[in-house]
Amino acid sequence: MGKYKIKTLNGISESGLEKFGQNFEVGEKMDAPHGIILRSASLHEMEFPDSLHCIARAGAGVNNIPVDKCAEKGIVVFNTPGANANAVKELAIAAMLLSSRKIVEGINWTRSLTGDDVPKQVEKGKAQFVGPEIRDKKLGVIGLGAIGVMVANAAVNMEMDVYGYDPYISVDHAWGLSRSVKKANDLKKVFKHCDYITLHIPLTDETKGMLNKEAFAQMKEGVRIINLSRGELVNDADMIDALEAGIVSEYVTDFPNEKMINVPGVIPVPHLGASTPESENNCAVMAVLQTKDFLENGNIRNSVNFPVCDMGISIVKHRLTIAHKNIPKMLGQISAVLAEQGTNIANMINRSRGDYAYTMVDLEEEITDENVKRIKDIAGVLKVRVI
Ligand SMILES: NC(=O)C1=CN([C@@H]2O[C@H](COP(=O)(O)OP(=O)(O)OC[C@H]3O[C@@H](n4cnc5c(N)ncnc54)[C@H](O)[C@@H]3O)[C@@H](O)[C@H]2O)C=CC1
Ligand SMILES: O=C(O)CCC(=O)C(=O)O
Repeated sequence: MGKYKIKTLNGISESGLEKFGQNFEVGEKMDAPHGIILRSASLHEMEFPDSLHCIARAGAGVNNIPVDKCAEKGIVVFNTPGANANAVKELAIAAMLLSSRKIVEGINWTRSLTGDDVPKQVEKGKAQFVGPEIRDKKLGVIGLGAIGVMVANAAVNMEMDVYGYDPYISVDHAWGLSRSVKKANDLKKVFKHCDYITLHIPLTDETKGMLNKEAFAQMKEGVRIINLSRGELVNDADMIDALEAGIVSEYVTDFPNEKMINVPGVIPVPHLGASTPESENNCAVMAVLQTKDFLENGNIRNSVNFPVCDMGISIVKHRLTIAHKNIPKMLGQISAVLAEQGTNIANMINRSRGDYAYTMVDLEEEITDENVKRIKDIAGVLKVRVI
């Protein structure tokens, strides 16, 4: 029997799960789990048991997880930044080509042909499937994170004229961007000039419905739009109007719904962005290693609601980890409990991120249950673990 229980939702690659090792029990049906690993399943309606310490999204988007509610309960949420970026980049390039060259219509038409003279019919009928090249066309990349940077750079290599928009770009991602990518200071510039627009942003309150009536009204006639990010970034009703009016000529979406699948000009893809063995393995391995290190050593890497905090492998008698609110006097109150017990603190680290903070304390002696309870009872403490 493993010491820690992990509940899996969705298919998680075995090459990742096997890295948990003997200390862990892993399965779809798991009562009182210490960790959850998932892909796109929604956790918004789930009641979280007190046993739960962490949730790992084997992927990038965390809009299927109530991240703030988790933080309030001291549950650390991880994702796997960049682990599936190459898979999405490749699909984004394919999507641009699919939106241009009428490949799907051409294949469907070819499959409908019969008779000995198929080669002749092909040559005669192919004119209906002419579509433009992407070289020298203007591409707007909205969101220059792990995926957006790769798409922008690949498009530069395909000789497109690339505009990037990301008011929150990280220094690392800016370093990775080709110098040929032009900076768009506002969305208006992207909307006005671009022949292709591709979205690589998270779904947040700010980005929901970003492509709406007002945005379409500013776009170049015949623009092709690629959305491999999240369906709700685009207002469907306004997109249908824009397609009917010819403002948008093609819309490739990785998030089809009943309303959109048969609308002329919509190219629906069944959420295949990260569906490659390589990215499924990368995401699973990263999610598992982060979860394992957190449960066994208390270390936090790639969390979306708690700070990075790492004291390496735990080699002391006990390691105490405390998820708490980022408010004054927390460290003083925690150390006071330990001092009263006469416990020597071998090492201690505290990090904060927004409203939340995390403290790790290495102890050379046992800590009594009573003192653990006293720390749990400090106002602002969300979760305490003794490892
Ligand atoms: N179709 C699929 O299977 C997949 C979809 N995704 C989606 O793609 C999104 C992006 O993924 P990554 O590039 O890995 O994430 P990332 O976090 O590396 O990059 C997101 C970028 O968007 C920027 N951003 C945030 N708000 C913005 C705004 N209002 N305007 C412009 N830029 C803004 C951020 O500054 C950041 O640079 C994910 O959140 C997810 O929803 C990700 C992986 C697979
Ligand atoms: O796991 C998947 O197939 C979806 C990946 C995704 O949408 C993401 O990483 O945000």
